[in-house]
Amino acid sequence: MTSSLPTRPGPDLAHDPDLAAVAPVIRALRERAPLVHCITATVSMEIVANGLLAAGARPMMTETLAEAPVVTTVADALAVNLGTLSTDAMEGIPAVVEVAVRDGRPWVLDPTAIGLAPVRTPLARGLLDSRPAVVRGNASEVLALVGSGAGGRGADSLAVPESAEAAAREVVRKSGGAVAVSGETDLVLDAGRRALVARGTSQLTRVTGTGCLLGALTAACSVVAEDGFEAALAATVWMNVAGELAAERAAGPGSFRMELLDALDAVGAEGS
Ligand SMILES: Nc1ncnc2c1ncn2[C@@H]1O[C@H](COP(=O)(O)OP(=O)(O)O)[C@@H](O)[C@H]1O
Ligand SMILES: Cc1ncsc1CCOP(=O)(O)O
Repeated sequence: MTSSLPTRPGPDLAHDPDLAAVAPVIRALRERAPLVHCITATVSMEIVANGLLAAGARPMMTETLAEAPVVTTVADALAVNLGTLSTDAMEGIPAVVEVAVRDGRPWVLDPTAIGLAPVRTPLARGLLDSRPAVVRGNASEVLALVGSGAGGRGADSLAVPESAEAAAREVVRKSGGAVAVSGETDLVLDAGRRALVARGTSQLTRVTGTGCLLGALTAACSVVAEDGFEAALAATVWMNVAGELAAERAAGPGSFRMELLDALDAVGAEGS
């Protein structure tokens, strides 16, 4: 993909220790530009698509039951977000996931706003059997996934990642993959590893869809990372460092949203 716009300088991959640890994944993603099929909330489609493009991946969205499984056959990874859950998506998601599993493509589950919602909650729990490479959610969502608590306040968490570690471990046991619990300090773990990422900015919670974008970026990273844990850690660090840079440059939530896209591009960009 070519761009005539200059990249504004951002943090160097070598000089920030958190970025340095995930630099190979960031570089490999930009080299590969993976195509990510995203089934995501209508409210977040735009930021997810533009965020993936800014990072160096390529997005593809579908909503239609009859088309979604076909699109998955040509994608490098699948991101499933239950955010606004259309009737088509409700029926189509299991079929789309089945195609990803059949074709050996990594897929990421983002169980947005599960808890009380009567369709998405059992759907998300059932999808753990299809072995997502990563489950990414906020703490309330991860707790609800294993039946602890009634979820958050809409799409927002009422809990902190630290309180969801036991639940995350249970999800790891059920899914066989990694789990990334987002919040002020993100928790990423799988059966053998655990990382805390105390980066980012609360401004990320003032713009809708940043969690959805993190899930989609995790799916993109999972194409080039060794495994789900590496992918989740790389995406989490990338997103949070970009958030910090955007917060330095923004005047409020509107410009933060715009700066976040520039910052996803700027993090570790060639020559920065
Ligand atoms: N208080 C905070 N301080 C720093 N970063 C945060 C904070 N809250 C959320 N984030 C970051 O914002 C992004 C979205 O996370 P979150 O808001 O928890 O997701 P969701 O939108 O699914 O609830 C993540 O990268 C997370 O690390
Ligand atoms: C507002 C809203 N309602 C249903 S999904 C959604 C977006 C949630 O996005 P995020 O949790 O990533 O901010």
